[in-house]
Amino acid sequence: MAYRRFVRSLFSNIYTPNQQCIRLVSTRQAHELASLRRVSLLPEKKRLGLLYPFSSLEAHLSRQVDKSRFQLFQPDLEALESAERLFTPSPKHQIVYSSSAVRIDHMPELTQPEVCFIGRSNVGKSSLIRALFSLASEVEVRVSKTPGHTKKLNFFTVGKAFTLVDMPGYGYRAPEDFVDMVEPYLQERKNLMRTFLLVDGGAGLQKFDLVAVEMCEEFCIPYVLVVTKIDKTRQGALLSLLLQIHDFIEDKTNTCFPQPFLVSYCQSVVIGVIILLLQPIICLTFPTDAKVAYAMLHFSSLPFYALLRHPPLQVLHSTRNRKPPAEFQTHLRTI
Ligand SMILES: Nc1nc2c(ncn2[C@@H]2O[C@H](COP(=O)(O)OP(=O)(O)OP(=O)(O)O)[C@@H](O)[C@H]2O)c(=O)[nH]1
Ligand SMILES: [Mg+2]
Repeated sequence: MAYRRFVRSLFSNIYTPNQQCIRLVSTRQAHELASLRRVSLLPEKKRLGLLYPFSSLEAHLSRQVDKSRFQLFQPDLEALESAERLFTPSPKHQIVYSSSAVRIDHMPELTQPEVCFIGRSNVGKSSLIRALFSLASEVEVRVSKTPGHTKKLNFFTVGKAFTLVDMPGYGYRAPEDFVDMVEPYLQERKNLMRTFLLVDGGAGLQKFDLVAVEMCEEFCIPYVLVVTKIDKTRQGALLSLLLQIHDFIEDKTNTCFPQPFLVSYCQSVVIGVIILLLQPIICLTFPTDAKVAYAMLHFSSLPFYALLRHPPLQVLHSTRNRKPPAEFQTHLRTI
């Protein structure tokens, strides 16, 4: 494909081995509001602000905008807590770093579903995974303010439920072999159930992101756009970015989930939103329509303005064109 050559030209020679040493900022510090229990103790206004930050965006919406396009989802604390349990380690549910790989034939052969995080270097992939592991403080996920820090695919197992994969970033200081590493993974990894494509809230969709979108589309991967660093982005700018992304998803994509997600590593909402987002991976692997409908409802119960035009099941058909291997279904029934 012509665009593949374009990708190679974008990614080649971006990183050279002689570059200066990357300073690690790897000290493990869980945010004080990482756990929902702590959040639930806050005064109501603060608690709601943390759990449902997107409701405040409404104030920035022009009167001319048709609000019927938006839906505000407010999952209750119970739903968020059940999601949080997935990321709470215990002797029977261990959350650990498992391995790293640079080539597809070095990657661990895992049967559990996999979720990966891709995006430009420095967009906040590792930070997001670190935030997800806030309650598993022994898991070290390295982040750095220097772009291009993550050089390999890093696999983290979350009990028997699924594996999270932190990817190297594309764009500035991307590893030289980025395409050879990431493209076969996205194309061939059979247990890859969902891909999160992170976009910097301050920068918006960049040309590299469009290439990544194109790759996901070509490989028919169900993916979700996640806007990061929202704490650094003015609310008005964020809202216009959301509207732009909403239109982009609708006009230019087929396998992208129609609602972008907003996250910041320093808000507990990361935990609520993303964990809840991961839960349907388990539900969705059940084959029956009823389960599928339930999963989509669950999927939709998220604390943000879902820029959603399609009814859930229609969304499902357009995004779920990948069936999990049969062995997952047996395994997942027991979770
Ligand atoms: N303010 C703010 N900074 C963030 C957020 N997420 C990440 N950062 C910062 O952005 C920088 C890059 O974060 P990483 O998580 O290492 O980014 P990455 O996408 O893994 O980068 P590569 O490994 O180079 O591809 C770090 O300095 C983080 O502290 C966020 O939500 N808000
Ligand atoms: Mg990283």
